[in-house]
Amino acid sequence: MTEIAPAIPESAPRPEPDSRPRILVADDQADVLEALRLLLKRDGYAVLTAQSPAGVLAMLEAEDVDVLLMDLNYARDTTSGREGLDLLARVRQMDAALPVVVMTAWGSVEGAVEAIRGGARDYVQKPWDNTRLLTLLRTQLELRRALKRSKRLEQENTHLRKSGGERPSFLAESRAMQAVRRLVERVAPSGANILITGEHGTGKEVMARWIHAASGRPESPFVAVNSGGLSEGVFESELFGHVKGAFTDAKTDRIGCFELADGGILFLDEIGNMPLTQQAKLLRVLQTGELHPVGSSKVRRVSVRVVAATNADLSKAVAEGRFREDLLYRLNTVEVQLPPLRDRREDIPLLAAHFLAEQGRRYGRPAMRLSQGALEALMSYGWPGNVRELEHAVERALLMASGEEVTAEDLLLRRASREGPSRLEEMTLEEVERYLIDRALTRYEGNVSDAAKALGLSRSALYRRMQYYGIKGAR
Ligand SMILES: Nc1ncnc2c1ncn2[C@@H]1O[C@H](COP(=O)(O)OP(=O)(O)OP(=O)(O)O)[C@@H](O)[C@H]1O
Repeated sequence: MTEIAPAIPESAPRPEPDSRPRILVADDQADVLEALRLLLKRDGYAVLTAQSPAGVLAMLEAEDVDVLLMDLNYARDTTSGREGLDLLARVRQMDAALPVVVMTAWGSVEGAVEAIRGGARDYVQKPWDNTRLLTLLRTQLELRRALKRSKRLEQENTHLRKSGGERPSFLAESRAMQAVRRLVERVAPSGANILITGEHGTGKEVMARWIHAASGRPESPFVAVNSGGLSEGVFESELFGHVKGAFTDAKTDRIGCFELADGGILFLDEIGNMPLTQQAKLLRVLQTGELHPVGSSKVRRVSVRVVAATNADLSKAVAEGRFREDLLYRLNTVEVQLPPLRDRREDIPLLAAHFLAEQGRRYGRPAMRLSQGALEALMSYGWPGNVRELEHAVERALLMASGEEVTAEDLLLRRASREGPSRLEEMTLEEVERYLIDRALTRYEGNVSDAAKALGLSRSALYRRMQYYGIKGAR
């Protein structure tokens, strides 16, 4: 049994965004700002500055900030700290999770106490002690990172659960797959964007996960999203995230798939079904590496490798004005074509044995084997649903088989074959429905909108049924 072994990593040169922690320092005195700027820059911070409360708010609107160090007094010769406390309240309204450290005039402990009550995390008195200031800022940053990390993990977990999570093995022995295998071994470590094409169920997602494993950064994120199945309303929030309050249901901040995949691979499945308006938004992010979460004007920078998949002919879609040519060129730096299963029949015994062993373990029947007749039936069948159909056929056969041997009859292949309509009366209602959906998707090259129209269904109703039958896509 041949399993493609992940290639030796070369390098993955992609521009890394500035990863220094970003601190905003606010004080109305230019010399104080300058002294802090030098100190903090030397300690590894990217330093932003503001000289007034309005300047602080504008900066927070526009920039991503990890920690705010702010003075409490902004009008010369006052030490009440009133403007500072008001500013603190505004900042908390904008971003309650932002750590704020306040600077107070020497001896004004009441101001510091009030600021802590108002939500500041810590305080320093002027003139400050450099070591103490740097230590307490570092503590705040670490806390902030830990909180962010746990939130991110929470969302990653939900995402991985949604998209399968585990990395399946990629079995390939046939001659047709040898060329694919050589190409993928060469390009996986390069960091180049890859477009995987192939009919439904040929293994595009497994291939994408395999590329990730062979990329040289297997511990980096792999985030899968059905990019062709997102409605206009959720597209931006799913890919770019949103901030609390951006729309009625946005109860908390949400990190988008691009940010979740930062430093790793974003797998955009069903890319051929993406509407033109969404293609334009996606292209902009791929060109600039910058995005805005919905409801925020702050720019976030990401470094993401995109692996996209489609069963449609994208050149044809470009010619017909349904797909942007500039986006296609961004995505298909390398194109990997997965042949349909009928063109690589040598892989069938290998795949069938693998699925039988896997399902056997799952159903507590580990000793199951295929009869010679079953193998012949598998080899002569057309496999319009490709490897996924083979997987389902083996699972069903295992459940049908009475002994330890799966027979040709257990496979029920003729009933679900391409000559379907003449055998309609032998099929169950569900088999007919599945068959018609497969046919429509094949006929319209995976275009869900067209297939739905032909079947007399809404797009979302078709997605629901695809999900039910394990025809990949629906979310
Ligand atoms: N070479 C392979 N080795 C092992 N399992 C495979 C292989 N190819 C496909 N599979 C299995 O077949 C099923 C379908 O594969 P996958 O979801 O990757 O196909 P796809 O081309 O992405 O489908 P779709 O076009 O519907 O999105 C999965 O359960 C996968 O694990």
